[in-house]
Amino acid sequence: MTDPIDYARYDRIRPIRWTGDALELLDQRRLPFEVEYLRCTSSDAVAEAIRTLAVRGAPAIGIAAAWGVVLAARDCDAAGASEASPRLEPALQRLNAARPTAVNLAWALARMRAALVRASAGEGMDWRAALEAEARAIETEDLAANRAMGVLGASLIAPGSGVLTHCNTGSLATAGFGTALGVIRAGVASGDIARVYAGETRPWQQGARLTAWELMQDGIAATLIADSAAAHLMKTGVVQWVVVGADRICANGDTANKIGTYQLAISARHHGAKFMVVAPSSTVDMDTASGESIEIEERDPAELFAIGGTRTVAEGVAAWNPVFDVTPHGLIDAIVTEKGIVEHPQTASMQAMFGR
Ligand SMILES: CSC[C@@H](O)[C@@H](O)C(=O)COP(=O)(O)O
Repeated sequence: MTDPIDYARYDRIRPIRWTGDALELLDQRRLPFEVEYLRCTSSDAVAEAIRTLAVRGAPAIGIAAAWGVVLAARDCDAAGASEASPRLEPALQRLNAARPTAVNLAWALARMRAALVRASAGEGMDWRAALEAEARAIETEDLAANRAMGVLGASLIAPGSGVLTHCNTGSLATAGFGTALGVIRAGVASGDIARVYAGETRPWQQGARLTAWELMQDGIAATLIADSAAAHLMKTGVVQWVVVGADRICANGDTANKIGTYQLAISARHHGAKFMVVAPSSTVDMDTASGESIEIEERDPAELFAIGGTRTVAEGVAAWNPVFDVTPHGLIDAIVTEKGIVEHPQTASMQAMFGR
């Protein structure tokens, strides 16, 4: 398969920077009007950045947590890896507890634990260097996965198609290039995608504040819609694919993603549009049988009470703020990972691709 993409174009946005002694995170709470990096020098500062959405998006929080372990290692007084392991565990637990839904967080921490185990087996190995190498590998592999998925996902999209995406799945949410947004970038580069629509993604506005900004940087023409305009848009026939990311994909293909994804899948099916989930295999959780068992994060209802810091809701109003939902596998036409495409996912086809 030829790869027509000039990736350097998309390297301008770097959400995560390791400086050698600190982790710098492009503070997504301040975008699009302020491009400021938050400097974290401890694992607890990284956990707090994840909890407060300074860094967000499933792959990005996994990568940030891995670098958080590197910072914890610097503060850990231990002669070797086996001594360090129990001492680092509380910091790993605090990183893991920062957000519950995206499996990439636990996945990245499991990789860091495994790197420590390998270092303890290797005579005289510098365990801190081993952790740093693992964090770097997690980041590098994510970028490579995104580029592979971009080309794979775009191959499903017929020339002249319109796509609708949700939340932010671009460079900001990953090591670079993006998952669903990577497919859109690849599909625009190949000339197959003719129209791009982005939902604003209430209440945190990842679509309006982040995706629209990323696409502007790329020079990709996109149209922002209110989330509540999606069904009406699909009815007009301009959307052939809804393309979204994922926070956790279960063994049967059920997929947790940003709140509002499920209603897009229902609407796509009703209007004859296809529905594509794009995520690295680090988002696939074959240990969770179905979406019933996914913990859905609920955030402070205050996120619903204000827009841009200005209160818009009367005092005393109650609100419910789940920030993810689960799309049942029956509504998904394709799951795209760097390992390949699973069409019409169900347990058998997921097992064939991901094992177990
Ligand atoms: C490549 S990012 C995929 C998902 O993590 C994304 O769609 C999403 O739901 C992000 O939620 P967020 O709450 O902004 O971290």
